[in-house]
Amino acid sequence: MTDRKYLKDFTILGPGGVGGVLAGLLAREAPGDGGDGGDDHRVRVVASESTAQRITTDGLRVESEAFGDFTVRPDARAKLTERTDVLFVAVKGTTLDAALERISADAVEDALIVPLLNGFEHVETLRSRFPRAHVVSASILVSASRPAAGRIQHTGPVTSIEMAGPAAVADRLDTLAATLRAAGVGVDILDSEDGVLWKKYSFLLPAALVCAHTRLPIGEARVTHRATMVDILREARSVAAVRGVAIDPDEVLKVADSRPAHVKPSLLFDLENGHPMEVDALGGALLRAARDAGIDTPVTARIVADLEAVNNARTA
Ligand SMILES: NC(=O)C1=CN([C@@H]2O[C@H](COP(=O)(O)OP(=O)(O)OC[C@H]3O[C@@H](n4cnc5c(N)ncnc54)[C@H](OP(=O)(O)O)[C@@H]3O)[C@@H](O)[C@H]2O)C=CC1
Ligand SMILES: CC(C)(CO)C(=O)C(=O)O
Repeated sequence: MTDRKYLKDFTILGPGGVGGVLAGLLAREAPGDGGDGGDDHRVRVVASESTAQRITTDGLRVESEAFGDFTVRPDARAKLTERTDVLFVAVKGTTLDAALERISADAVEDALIVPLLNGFEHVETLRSRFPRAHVVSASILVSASRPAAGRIQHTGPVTSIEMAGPAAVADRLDTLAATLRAAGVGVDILDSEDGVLWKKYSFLLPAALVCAHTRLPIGEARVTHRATMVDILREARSVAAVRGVAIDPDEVLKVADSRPAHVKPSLLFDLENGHPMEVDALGGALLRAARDAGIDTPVTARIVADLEAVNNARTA
């Protein structure tokens, strides 16, 4: 088996808001803007045919308040068939299954897979699909969007990742963290995989559902619809408890209160821009886990139904 302790080859599936910032920062540190490897690391993106073509022709442009504006030229392609050391998965939950068709199981044999999606069900999806890879749990705090293929806007000062994985890949996670930090990304490695996922999810679920439902940014939603956010948070806490994850609502509300007032969760951003919303990966996932545990989640269920109706009306 290849020694992947020294990680050299990075692939980002989905160079959109999140994946584009990450690919841009990593490629900026690589020789030839990510294209040629050498003694250092190599960065490639896997995207739809048209996006891969666009990035090949024009490069990947990142416009960032924190890192400045820059263009990199990572290898861009529509399929991954050669082996990689790390695969970041940065597509939306709505397109995960289709996007994974682009990744050959042999290419990620013994690789680290780091999914950056919001939600939690995708970790199991990836583990069943790629049993010979090491899928870790991760979450990213960033605010980014993709106004056009290959053009990424990054707002605000923060880009940080929390990760946790099995002991067998602890060294590799440390090596990955060092590479990411060198590229400008904050990294914390935590002890618990569920802890990483639910720390982000317990904040994001109430914030995203309430902001999208009311069409308000977080600053207004957390004041005018605080009771609904707290109801959803309590429902999420009950489900998390069954999985052995403790959520402290006061701590989560502190996180929600600390986010800049203008922040719009990507669910609201997608609603406003006519894109499919990740309602199922966020709210639907809680309803499924609650049903399995025999827990009532009426407030989440009502808001998920309303938002799914919007999603369905768009695709009808
Ligand atoms: N945006 C944010 O600030 C944050 C988002 N997140 C989470 O990160 C995840 C990604 O979100 P975000 O970056 O906003 O999403 P975007 O829509 O900006 O980017 C998704 C990318 O996936 C690509 N894609 C879609 N379908 C396929 C496919 N079939 N094959 C290959 N590539 C595909 C898109 O390609 P194309 O360019 O061709 O359309 C796009 O580049 C979500 O789960 C989100 O909740 C987490 C924290 C913050
Ligand atoms: C709220 C935000 C922007 C924080 O990173 C986020 O994670 C999302 O909307 O997906």
